[in-house]
Amino acid sequence: MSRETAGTADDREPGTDPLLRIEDVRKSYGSEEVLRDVSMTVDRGDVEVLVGPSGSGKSTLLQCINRLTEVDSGRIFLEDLEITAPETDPNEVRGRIGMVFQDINLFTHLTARKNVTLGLEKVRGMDREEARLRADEELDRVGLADQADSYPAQLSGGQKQRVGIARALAMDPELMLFDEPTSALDPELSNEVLAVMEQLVEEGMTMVVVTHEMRFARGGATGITFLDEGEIVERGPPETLFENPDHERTARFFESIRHD
Ligand SMILES: Nc1ncnc2c1ncn2[C@@H]1O[C@H](COP(=O)(O)OP(=O)(O)OP(=O)(O)O)[C@@H](O)[C@H]1O
Repeated sequence: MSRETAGTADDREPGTDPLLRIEDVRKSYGSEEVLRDVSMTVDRGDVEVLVGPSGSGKSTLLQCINRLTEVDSGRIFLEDLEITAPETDPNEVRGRIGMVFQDINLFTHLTARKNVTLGLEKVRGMDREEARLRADEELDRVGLADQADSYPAQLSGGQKQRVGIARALAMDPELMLFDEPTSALDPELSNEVLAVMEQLVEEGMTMVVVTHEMRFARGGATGITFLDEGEIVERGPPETLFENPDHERTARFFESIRHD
């Protein structure tokens, strides 16, 4: 997929249609500084891929965006909602931002459809029938219309992850966060999850994605951010970061993963 099909970002000046703004975020666990002054803006329709060595702070940054972790300082905004403000309800944040994790945390005693309707009924207060219709639409969107009545144990890892994506999409999020959604899957099953993510890119979904799948990053991303030791070392279009990075650290990182 070319960047042209990845949304309208190329036609706009960067920063003209910001959806997510991260300002000077710092986070430590004990004496370990995990995020050091991280600032970035993601425009509507953009697909930002976060890469970096293990422990560089990628997951922590996603967790701060979704208020699963509190920042020590700095601010994060989704449009005009200050995510990091103490008075902001984390449930409002999670209602507007969908998240897909590496661990596929479906309820094992519920069917695929029920896993999707649960949030719609409990959080959105939808009635059963409306939630069911909505869930079936989203399961269809991820190619699982025929598995709505299956239980997680009857599904492959890739199918379970797609139910997780359908569950997040059902809440009609403005932003989707993906934290290594394919790293627990075999290559074949990864591909079916990546295909769904690529379809979301084409639909214009704004996404922040932590992934080791450089094929997705090259094809789907509008921007790549390279984090190392909690700092943004470099950020730019995929072709620049992959082929002609400004920083030696970035070049070394991409070189190292080429030999994985
Ligand atoms: N809840 C926590 N308590 C203590 N330390 C944590 C916690 N979460 C993360 N860390 C530490 O913060 C650092 C950054 O972790 P993080 O998971 O954000 O990195 P990452 O770039 O996503 O790594 P990976 O690619 O291995 O998932 C690591 O040293 C990790 O051990």
